[in-house]
Amino acid sequence: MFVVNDMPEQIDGRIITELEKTCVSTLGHLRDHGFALGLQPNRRPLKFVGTAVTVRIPHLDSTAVHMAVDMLRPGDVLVVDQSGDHRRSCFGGLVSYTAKARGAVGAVIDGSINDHDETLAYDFPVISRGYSPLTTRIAGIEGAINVPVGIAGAVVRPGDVVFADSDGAVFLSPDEAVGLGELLKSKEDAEIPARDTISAGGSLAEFSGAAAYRP
Ligand SMILES: O=C([O-])CC(=O)C(=O)O
Ligand SMILES: [Mg+2]
Repeated sequence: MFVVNDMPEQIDGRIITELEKTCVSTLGHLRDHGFALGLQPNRRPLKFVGTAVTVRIPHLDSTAVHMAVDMLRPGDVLVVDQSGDHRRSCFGGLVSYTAKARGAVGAVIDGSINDHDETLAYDFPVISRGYSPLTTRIAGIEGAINVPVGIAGAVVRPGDVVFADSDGAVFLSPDEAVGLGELLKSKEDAEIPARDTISAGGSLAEFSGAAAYRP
C-alpha cells in the first residue's frame, strides 16, 4: 500500500538563517536526542538547513522515493527511512539530480547511496550510511511519504527542521528551533576570547569548568 500525505509547511526563513551560522556539534554539547548517529556526509565542508520531507520504504522498493523527489520544493530536505536495510542504495545520480533541480537543499538517507562520482559532480549534499552498488528497485510494493520515520535513532516528522553540517545531522521540531541559532551562536562566540587566553598560556579546563573536578 502507498501513502502520500500532503507536503508539510516549510520552516521559517529566520530559523534557517540563524542555524546556518552555527555548528551542529554545538547543539551536541547541549542535548542527546535527535541526532542521526552513524551517518556520514558525502563531502566536506557541508552545511544545509531545511524542511524534512519524509519517506519510508521497504528494503528494496524505492517507488516512494521517486514519487517524493518529484514533489520536493526549494528549501526541502529528502529524509529516507529504509526500514532498517542499510546495505541497499535508494539514492544515486538521477535521484540527486532531480532533488537538486527541484531546489532541495540536501538529503539524509538511512541507507546507502550510489553513483558516487556523479552525485559529487552535481554538488548535492547527502548524509548517509555510505556507498553501495546494490540498489533498490521500482517494485511497487509499498511506501509512505510524509509520515513519521526513524532515522539512525532519531524520530523525524514531516516539517521538522533538518540541521546538517560536516559532522552530521540533527532533527528538531520547528518549535524547538525558534531562537536556537542565537543560543548556539552565543556559545560559539564565547570560545573566541578563550582562544586568546589559551594562546597566552591560560587553561582549557578553567574555561570549560573541568578544573572544578580536579582532585
Ligand atoms: O534510481 C535509483 O534508485 C538510484 C540511482 O541509481 C539513481 O538515482 O541514479
Ligand atoms: Mg543511477
